[in-house]
Amino acid sequence: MSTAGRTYNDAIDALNTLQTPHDIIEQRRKAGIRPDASSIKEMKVYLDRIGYKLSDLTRLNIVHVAGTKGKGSTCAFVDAILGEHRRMHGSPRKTGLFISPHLIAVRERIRINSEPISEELFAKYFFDVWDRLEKSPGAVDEAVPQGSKPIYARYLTLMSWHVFLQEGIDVAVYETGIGGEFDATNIVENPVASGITSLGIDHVFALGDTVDKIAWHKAGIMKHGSPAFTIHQSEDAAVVLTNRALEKSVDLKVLKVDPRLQGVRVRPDALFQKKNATLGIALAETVLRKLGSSDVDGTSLAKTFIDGLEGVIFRGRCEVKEEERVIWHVDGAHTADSLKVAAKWFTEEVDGRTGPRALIFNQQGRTEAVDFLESIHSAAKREGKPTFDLVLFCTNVTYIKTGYKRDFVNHQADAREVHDMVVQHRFEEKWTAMEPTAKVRVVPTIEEAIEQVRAQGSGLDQNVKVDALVTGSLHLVGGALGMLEQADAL
Ligand SMILES: Nc1ncnc2c1ncn2[C@@H]1O[C@H](COP(=O)(O)OP(=O)(O)OP(=O)(O)O)[C@@H](O)[C@H]1O
Ligand SMILES: [Mg+2]
Ligand SMILES: [Mg+2]
Repeated sequence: MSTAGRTYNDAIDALNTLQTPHDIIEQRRKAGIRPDASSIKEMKVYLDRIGYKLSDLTRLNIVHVAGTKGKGSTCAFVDAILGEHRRMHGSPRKTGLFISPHLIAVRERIRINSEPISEELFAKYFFDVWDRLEKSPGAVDEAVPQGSKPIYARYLTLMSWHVFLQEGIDVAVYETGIGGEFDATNIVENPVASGITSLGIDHVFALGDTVDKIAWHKAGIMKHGSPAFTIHQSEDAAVVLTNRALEKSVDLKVLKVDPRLQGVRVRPDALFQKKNATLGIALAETVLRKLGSSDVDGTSLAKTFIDGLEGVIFRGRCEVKEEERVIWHVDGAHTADSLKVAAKWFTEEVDGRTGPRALIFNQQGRTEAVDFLESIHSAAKREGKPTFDLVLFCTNVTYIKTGYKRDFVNHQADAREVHDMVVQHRFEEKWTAMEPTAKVRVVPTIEEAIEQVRAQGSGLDQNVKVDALVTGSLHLVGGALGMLEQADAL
């Protein structure tokens, strides 16, 4: 890999070489190779090779969040509260946020004071890490060959520590990638607090096919000596969390929806978001108490908290964008539970409106995704009318002419399947089986799907607009938002 150029685009090209190719993923799957403790060992070796000790991470005052759904949202709440506190009281001076996935640009995953780091800063730190790994003599370690690099998500995790330590971050909020126990973020030994969001079924191959197996992984982020928080979970998940907390002698608090949220305008106004906000409050309180803030008295919510919770902007989640002929409802839900939530949100938003409805859906990687359509269908169903007047299944390929935007190149998907739109035809079949008269189309790119919805709107009366729901994948949602806004990063 030539890294002669040192621009942001060069960094993204180099980063994309660290994606595990589709055929290797398949081989590993067939061989039953699942994440295990070796990833943690490997990350510790890499941290050492780029010049840091594990204890350096303690300086970052890390808030660590795992869960099946609501991780990013919970992290965003914590980050927003800390941001308000900084504006009002000057502390923490600088906050870091590490989240995944990205919507438009990879650099959205590493944020300072809530903003994605700049292309310049990303490129600089990306190649610092690259060079350090190449040049490090490294200890002779067969599992981690000299000069090697961690895979994509792990590389970004490693790089985030370098960024945050170099930039003098006071508090860093970390979202786990997959699971918890063996996730790259989990080398952190002394988080200020850990939070576990709603547990459900996802990443079945890596984590297991039942909620209790999944809970075991997520519980792996709880650390002895650090407080941990979660919200009300299903019985089987709760048992595992409680037992793991006991094993680790962790004081795990199970929170009811915070009564202080009464009157606080959390968006969307839905139970799941109040649970995320509840967790966000508890995590922010723990950090701010450690920093000696006077805004944490436990009785009422300080203005910094309310402003943070109300002002948080979390792109690609329950977003409404209105243009001349179309009202876009955009949500990156991609599990059965969260799609139910998203479809219900859409239905409530458009309640009483008479314009045509359109759905743009894709979910490339999850084999169970065909069944997700049932969640959407049952939540959005209408009496005497089609659920959606136009149903479009597209791939996550961004543009008609130029294909993927660089930040979306995906070697992990089966290129043949994408080309032949195999899953999209499966979705078409499923939707048609549920609703034989529906107008369903399969289109190769996000751009074409957007064009078709706009075309649907162009013939309408002045005061009528198409209500479109775009959902099923954050890649799809990111691509769509990027196109609707012509933005570089969100
Ligand atoms: N607590 C929750 N329970 C169920 N669904 C939720 C919850 N929080 C958020 N969602 C839904 O899931 C979508 C994604 O939320 P978010 O990005 O916060 O989750 P995440 O855990 O970071 O997901 P990912 O695994 O993609 O990183 C939201 O748009 C919303 O529809
Ligand atoms: Mg996930
Ligand atoms: Mg996320």
